[in-house]
Amino acid sequence: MSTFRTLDTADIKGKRVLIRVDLNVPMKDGMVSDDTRIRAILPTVRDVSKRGGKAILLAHFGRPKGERVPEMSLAPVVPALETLLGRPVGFANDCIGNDAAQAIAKLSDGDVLLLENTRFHKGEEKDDPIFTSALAELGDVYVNDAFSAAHRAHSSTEGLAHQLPAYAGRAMQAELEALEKALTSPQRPVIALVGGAKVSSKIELLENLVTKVEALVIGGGMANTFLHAQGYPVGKSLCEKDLADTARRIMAKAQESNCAIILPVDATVAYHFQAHAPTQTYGVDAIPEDGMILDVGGLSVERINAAIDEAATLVWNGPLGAFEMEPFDRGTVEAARHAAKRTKAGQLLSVAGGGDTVAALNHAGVADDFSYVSTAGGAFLEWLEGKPLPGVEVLRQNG
Ligand SMILES: Nc1ncnc2c1ncn2[C@@H]1O[C@H](COP(=O)(O)OP(=O)(O)O)[C@@H](O)[C@H]1O
Ligand SMILES: O=C(OP(=O)(O)O)[C@H](O)COP(=O)(O)O
Repeated sequence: MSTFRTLDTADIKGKRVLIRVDLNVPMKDGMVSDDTRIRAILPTVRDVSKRGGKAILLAHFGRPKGERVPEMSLAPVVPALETLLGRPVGFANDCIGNDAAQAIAKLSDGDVLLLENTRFHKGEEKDDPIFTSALAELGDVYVNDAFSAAHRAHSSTEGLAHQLPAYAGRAMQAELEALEKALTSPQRPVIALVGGAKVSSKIELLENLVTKVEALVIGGGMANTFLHAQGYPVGKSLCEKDLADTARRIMAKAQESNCAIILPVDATVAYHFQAHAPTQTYGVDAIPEDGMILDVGGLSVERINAAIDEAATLVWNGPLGAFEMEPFDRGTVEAARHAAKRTKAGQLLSVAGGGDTVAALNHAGVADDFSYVSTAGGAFLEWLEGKPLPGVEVLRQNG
């Protein structure tokens, strides 16, 4: 980490410190349902506050695409932040302009303020210099503590580092150090498990990943696109059919690279996207037209666990099913517990990451049994591919 400017060298006292954090946390009924990402940023926020800085938190929530979507406000995160931090946290209704400037003007040294979702502005995701300047006006120092958003070259994750003195926060530093230690030269065979719902933003990186691992298990919503690409029916399941060619290209690349692709052979299907909906298990060649694949089936879990048994190192991003709703948590919970058992027995090094993946491991009660749990999903996979992460590269001293 010596190549990064860290918080240790930052001039904090009396300064307005813009801290980019990741508060894209799982929510249920308007409340934070997994606070791992909030816990991760506490050391940085406390450090800034204790050293007499004004801690001004910048974050995104969801993908509002530049619109002010009320359901994607960060306001509901404030109570969880206050409880974990053990002090009041102010909130401004916008991340730039008068609302933000006035809230910041009222801060005393050591206070903490959260600004509204940066993605309510179109400039954020475009890394627009004008939007970046509007953010930069609000601060004297910039700290990036959002490793899990560092694969995005956005104003608040990358642009600001060009306009203000920039530093890596404690969580950013810890994540990079831990991943380097665990995975720079992993013991082989390496198996990757990729699931979840962010198909379009993660599918491309699988093409590179299959050249780095001996086996790739594909589950969750991601698997449906691959099943469709192989000609299987997927009914009303989450599936990005326009990515079928990409899926086929990845499977061909995997074959060339001697990477085994393990897809579900059966699935738990429901007709309503809700907890305790009646379910039936089907082979993947017999998914009904009006059914939705919401979890991998029992045979698939057996195959996944057998593949984990063959591995020395496991990397995992993305739940294998819609784990937030019972019984669609079964595949994820069983595979997670199996990986945890092997890790505890010293037979596996297991690294998992992603906002929902961490929530799923917590739900399975095994997050502490994994070798390392990262807050990052997509960023973790891109780091694993060896891709430079814009939010990290811009912090390099000589970069
Ligand atoms: N078969 C499926 N159908 C619909 N949603 C799914 C399915 N499998 C997994 N998911 C959803 O994927 C989401 C997590 O995906 P993603 O954001 O990619 O993971 P992470 O946050 O860990 O990187 C969860 O909300 C889960 O319900
Ligand atoms: O939740 C996140 O990533 P993840 O789902 O890959 O863990 C980050 O907040 C990045 O969000 P994005 O994928 O909408 O840019």
